[in-house]
Amino acid sequence: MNYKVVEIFDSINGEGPLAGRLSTFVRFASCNLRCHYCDTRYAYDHPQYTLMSLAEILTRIEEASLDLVTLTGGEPLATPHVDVLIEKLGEMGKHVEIETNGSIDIAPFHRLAHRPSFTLDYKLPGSGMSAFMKTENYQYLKDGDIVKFVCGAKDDLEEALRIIRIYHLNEEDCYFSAVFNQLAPRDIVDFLLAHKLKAKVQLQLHKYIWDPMKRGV
Ligand SMILES: C[S@@+](CC[C@H](N)C(=O)[O-])C[C@H]1O[C@@H](n2cnc3c(N)ncnc32)[C@H](O)[C@@H]1O
Ligand SMILES: Nc1nc2[nH]cc(C(=O)O)c2c(=O)[nH]1
Ligand code: SF4
Ligand SMILES: [Mg+2]
Repeated sequence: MNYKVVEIFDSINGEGPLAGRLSTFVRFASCNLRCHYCDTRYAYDHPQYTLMSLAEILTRIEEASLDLVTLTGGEPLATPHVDVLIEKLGEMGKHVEIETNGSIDIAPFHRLAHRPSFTLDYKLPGSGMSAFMKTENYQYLKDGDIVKFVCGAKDDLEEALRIIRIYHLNEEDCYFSAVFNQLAPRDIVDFLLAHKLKAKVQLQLHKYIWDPMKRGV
């Protein structure tokens, strides 16, 4: 059982409910979507990856001695045997967090003995990928999971609000992020104020700490 791993690195989590916390990141190759704004094309566009066994990944994570592990990509839930890795990490006492694009059924992962937490994207019109969203996933959301809306323009903000309303999403578990260098974070704040929304603004911390193009941070 081998996994296509583009990079493994230790950093602070720049996004999501655990932003600011140290985590070991595992970035898998390949993605089933092609978001217009994607900042991680190197994970699926002629990707350079290492084939790693389960044992090799676990050893690398164990060596880091961090309690949090973030599985990302590419699309981690499209990675063969990722469920096996999630269970093993759970057995090791790790908190596993999944960054997923919203197009993959999370039910099989929700039912694992060691259920991970999910940052579930809803891909807005600016991404070009809205048609692939599986909104059935919302029935499986639990405490600690969030829905993330990456907004590239004011139309995206309006659409995010519409989605929150029609699927009765808990506002406090919804994060609004800006497509980096495209939508001003201030516009998100103004939007939240205008609608008195309890959603949270989310900036990608690592892009402020390091060069925004830098990989492996
Ligand atoms: C690179 S994706 C990998 C995980 C998964 N494929 C997904 O889309 O959730 C990780 C996160 O980065 C976000 N992201 C990608 N490009 C971005 C950009 N240019 N600005 C802000 N966020 C971005 C995605 O929306 C997603 O929430
Ligand atoms: N520091 C850091 N935090 C992150 N949180 C989610 C990331 C991702 O690319 O999925 C990411 C990333 O690439 N770097
Ligand atoms: S789903 Fe995630 S990795 Fe795939 S293209 Fe969109 S942002 Fe990039
Ligand atoms: Mg990233």
